[in-house]
Amino acid sequence: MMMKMKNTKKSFRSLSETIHSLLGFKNETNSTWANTVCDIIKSLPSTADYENDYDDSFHGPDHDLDEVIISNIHDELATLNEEVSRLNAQRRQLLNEFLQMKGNIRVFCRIRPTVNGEKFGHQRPVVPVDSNGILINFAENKRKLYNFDMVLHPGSTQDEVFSEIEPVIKSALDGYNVCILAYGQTGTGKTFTMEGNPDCPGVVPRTIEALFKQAADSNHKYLFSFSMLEIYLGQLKDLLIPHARKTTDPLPPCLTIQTDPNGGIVIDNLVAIQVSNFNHAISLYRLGSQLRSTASTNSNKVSSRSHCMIRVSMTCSDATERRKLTNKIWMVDLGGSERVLKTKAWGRRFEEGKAINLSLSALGDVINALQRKNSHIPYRNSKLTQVLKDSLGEDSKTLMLVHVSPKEEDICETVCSLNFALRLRSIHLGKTEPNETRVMREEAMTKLQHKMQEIENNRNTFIKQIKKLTQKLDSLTKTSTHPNDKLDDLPSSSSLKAPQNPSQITITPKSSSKIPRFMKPTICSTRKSGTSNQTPYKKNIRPSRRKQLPLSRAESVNFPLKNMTESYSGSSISRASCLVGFNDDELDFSSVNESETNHNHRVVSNPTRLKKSKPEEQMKQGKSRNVNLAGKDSSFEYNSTIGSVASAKSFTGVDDSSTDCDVWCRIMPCDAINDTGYHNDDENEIDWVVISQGSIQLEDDLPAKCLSNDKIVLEDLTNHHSSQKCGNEQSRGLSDVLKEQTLMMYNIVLLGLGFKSLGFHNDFFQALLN
Ligand SMILES: Nc1ncnc2c1ncn2[C@@H]1O[C@H](COP(=O)(O)OP(=O)(O)OP(=O)(O)O)[C@@H](O)[C@H]1O
Repeated sequence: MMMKMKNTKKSFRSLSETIHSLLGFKNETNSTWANTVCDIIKSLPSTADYENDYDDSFHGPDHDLDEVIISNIHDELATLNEEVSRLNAQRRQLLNEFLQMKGNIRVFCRIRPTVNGEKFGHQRPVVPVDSNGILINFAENKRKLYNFDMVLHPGSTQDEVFSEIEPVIKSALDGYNVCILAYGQTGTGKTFTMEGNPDCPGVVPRTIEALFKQAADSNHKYLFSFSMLEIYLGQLKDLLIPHARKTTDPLPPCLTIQTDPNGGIVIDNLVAIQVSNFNHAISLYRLGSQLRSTASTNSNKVSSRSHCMIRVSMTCSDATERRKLTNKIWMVDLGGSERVLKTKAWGRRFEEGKAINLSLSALGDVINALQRKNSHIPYRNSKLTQVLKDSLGEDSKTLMLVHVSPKEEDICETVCSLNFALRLRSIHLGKTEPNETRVMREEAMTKLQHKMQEIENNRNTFIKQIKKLTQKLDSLTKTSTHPNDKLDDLPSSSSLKAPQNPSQITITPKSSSKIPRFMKPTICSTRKSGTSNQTPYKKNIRPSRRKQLPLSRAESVNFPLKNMTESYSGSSISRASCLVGFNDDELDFSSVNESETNHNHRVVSNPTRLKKSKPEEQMKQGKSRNVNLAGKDSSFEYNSTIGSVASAKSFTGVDDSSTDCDVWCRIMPCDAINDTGYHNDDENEIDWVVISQGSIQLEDDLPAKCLSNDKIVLEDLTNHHSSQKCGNEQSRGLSDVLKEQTLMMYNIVLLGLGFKSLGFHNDFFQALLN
């Protein structure tokens, strides 16, 4: 029947060619008739159209229907995505207006409740008046009212604090640099506000959670990285790598503050770990908190003796409307301001208090200069202001939480803190804001808030529809077409992709592991031929049978890195800059964004989980390993998540300028570490890391030698020498060398014979040697 239809259509189309043969067949079939009929036929749809129609009907109604549905879904998705992008832009604009009205710099004041049976004093010295005002009673008849964007009374909860902070998190996702500072006298609750406790989590965990949640709800894909440092006695210290405990321990690399060509601040050598979810980030935060400098003082049992700074950087390359491609949010728990005479601090505590006060005073000066719109802003007067340079002021959002004590005896410090905060607040509002202006501003802000809410609701509805349609499309096409998928094309995201199997780590072989080791190309030949790019493969991690390590702790391995290009390939770590992907089950390296380039070297470390877990579990999940590195002149021990790697100039006992530093290095399962964290050499089962010129090799039961290090590549050698034990590492190394030498000699002889057969004689070889 179909065939018949097709034939009918064909003969019908060919009628125009044969029509003239009918002329004279009947009286009315004259040339005018023939021309008219031809014209009618020509005006009909083309043959191709017919054939398409025919083909469609031939493939059956179901197929046809699916095609139509899929194409409709695609159209709908495109429209919805456009709509979401439009709403995003609108919301972003409104939020920006809202925050402009609120002030790019906002100041909240939080009054600490009385704790541990404290008394106020004679009269209540600090009284919250309303949501904006705080009254200070100096004496019977002497009072002063301070106004802030928000006053959080002593009974305020962490929820209330965070609800005020939430809008700036949206700004961070919109590409603005954000800075949240907790300021105040020592013991007034800064750490409580920022960190909180397990029952009442503070700003840091809530902000990180909100960042991940809001990023997931958006129709963009973000890459987050986490860093944590402290400024102790005027020096920057990375909190994600261990501090040296003994004088022989290698010093962590020096953190230096640089400005990139766009005026952004870059901290050289600061560990930046890519985090893919809240749990990753929070485990790093806990880890960093453990390394903070704290001490007991007269004012506070656990007093922070430094400024603790948490940085979450985010990159989103598919949202062109974002302010910056990469931006950051700083959360800073400032050291407590203190009157050294009052706290009776001496020695080290005195030095710490002095350093804190100096940098806080520098922060005050910067704020003053910003307020006065001075041409010179004294950022360089302290490390704190240098680090925050691009996150304070006009094009960023700053939130200061000033903390005050409820006690009468602290009234001087309270007034100092409030005056300091007022200076900050007046940057955006001017000294006094008339009441009517304030009311009008607040009304406008409420309207904006309603509009934003409306947009948010519409946006959420569209996003739900997109998700539904995507699922439908998936079931129809069996492929994922979620809008976020297109973001996997990002260079950075693709290189940070997680392996599927938790028990595997992505490592890159330097050459085929099937050929004997002595036949592998040497480092030099690899470099010369430029064949150092490797293809990734996976290595199963053998579950450990040893005793459990009591508590994992983070340390880093430092490898001196030679000067090298900033290019990055596969899983090699460029000295210039790199990030480490830190997932539950993987190790992955990636090049970092442009703003982080031009560094001498970077440090990479994968700190371990803090919670105790069975070693078998850890190994199964590929989570934890311990590394023991022994340098020529000294050794240090490393205990960290699988694949933790770091680069540093200061590797103990190794001359960084030498190309042949002699470093033996090995990785072993974490439970081979005894309670003191040191490696037990008698153990038979040891996983080794081989670091040879520019490469690391990861394998079971294989001794290792580190020669040089301009690139580090993880390499599997599971198939080789698996029966070797740690005791024969020297002899094995020797046999390798002998094999290589023999092969080389053999090649030279062959070459010589070849030359000879070509007619070159002794005089040629003599000339060559001369
Ligand atoms: N809002 C609050 N609710 C309950 N307890 C609080 C609150 N604020 C502070 N505290 C308690 O007060 C004590 C001191 O707080 P915290 O250590 O956070 O002060 P700090 O300002 O960080 O001090 P420092 O500058 O010396 O580090 C802690 O025991 C803390 O639990």
